[in-house]
Amino acid sequence: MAYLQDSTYGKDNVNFLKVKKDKYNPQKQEVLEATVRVLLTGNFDVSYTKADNSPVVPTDTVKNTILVEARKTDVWPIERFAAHLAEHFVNKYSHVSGCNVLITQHKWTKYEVNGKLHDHSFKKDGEDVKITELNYKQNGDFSLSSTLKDLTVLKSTGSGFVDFHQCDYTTLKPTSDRILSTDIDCTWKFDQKKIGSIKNIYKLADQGVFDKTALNVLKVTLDRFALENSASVQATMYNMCSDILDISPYVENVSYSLPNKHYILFDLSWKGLDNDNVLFYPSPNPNGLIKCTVGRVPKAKL
Ligand SMILES: O=c1[nH]c(=O)c2[nH]c(=O)[nH]c2[nH]1
Repeated sequence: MAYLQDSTYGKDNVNFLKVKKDKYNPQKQEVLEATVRVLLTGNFDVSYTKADNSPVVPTDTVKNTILVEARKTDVWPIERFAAHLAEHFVNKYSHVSGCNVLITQHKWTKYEVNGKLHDHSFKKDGEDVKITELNYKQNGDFSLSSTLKDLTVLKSTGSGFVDFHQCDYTTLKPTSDRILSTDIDCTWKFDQKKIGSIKNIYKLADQGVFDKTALNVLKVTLDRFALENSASVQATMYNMCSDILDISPYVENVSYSLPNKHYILFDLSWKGLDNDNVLFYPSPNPNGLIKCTVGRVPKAKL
């Protein structure tokens, strides 16, 4: 006999763009373009097992809610809007016991005209996105993490890979000067104990904690990538995590997942030419994939 082990449902890919007008100069604006997913858990078993739709809040209603609430409430930063949506669904429907909210913020950056940032014109200056994911339960438990994703970086020197394990399957030559390139995918998990209740997410949003943490992650990632003479993707990503933890008190742990996008030195010796580390060919497949999560060493009890 079969039984329902697990289930969740909701709406994915709900897109909106919200404009924020300056109180004193409505021509001066900010925009937030987002893609939202909301998944509900709760007392919905009969909809799967008995074809009984009576408890089902239609996914169309979920979509409407996301858009209506985006109009009615502050959506900056996305961690605040995630908390608002999660509370809404869990508080409004007594049979909803949990809500998972995933919001992706797309990049729009103001640009300069006549030496000054224009009030309401933006350019897409990269494919990188900021993502937040909140899991909220009726009993008040939550987990909150945010992500910087799809920021592609490359350095043309200042990276090597030597002294690695050798065996009869090894062909890779050690190098102290190579191209290093990756698509940054970094997730920082907030410490629920430090945040306290979900209500404090609004307070921390007002204090700028979420924006500041995202800026810390971006700055550390770009600075470390540029400034460190990288011994390996592993060593550099660990140092990035450690720097982020040092300056981000509300963060419990940091994870990176980084493809090593290989650029192979082209052997020109057969043509009687030296290469001098200037001519590489991109070799997108296969790629290395290196992941780690770095947390804080627990403080010793006295
Ligand atoms: O930084 C690196 N880490 C590896 O684990 C690895 N493996 C490899 O072939 N090249 C690299 N580079």
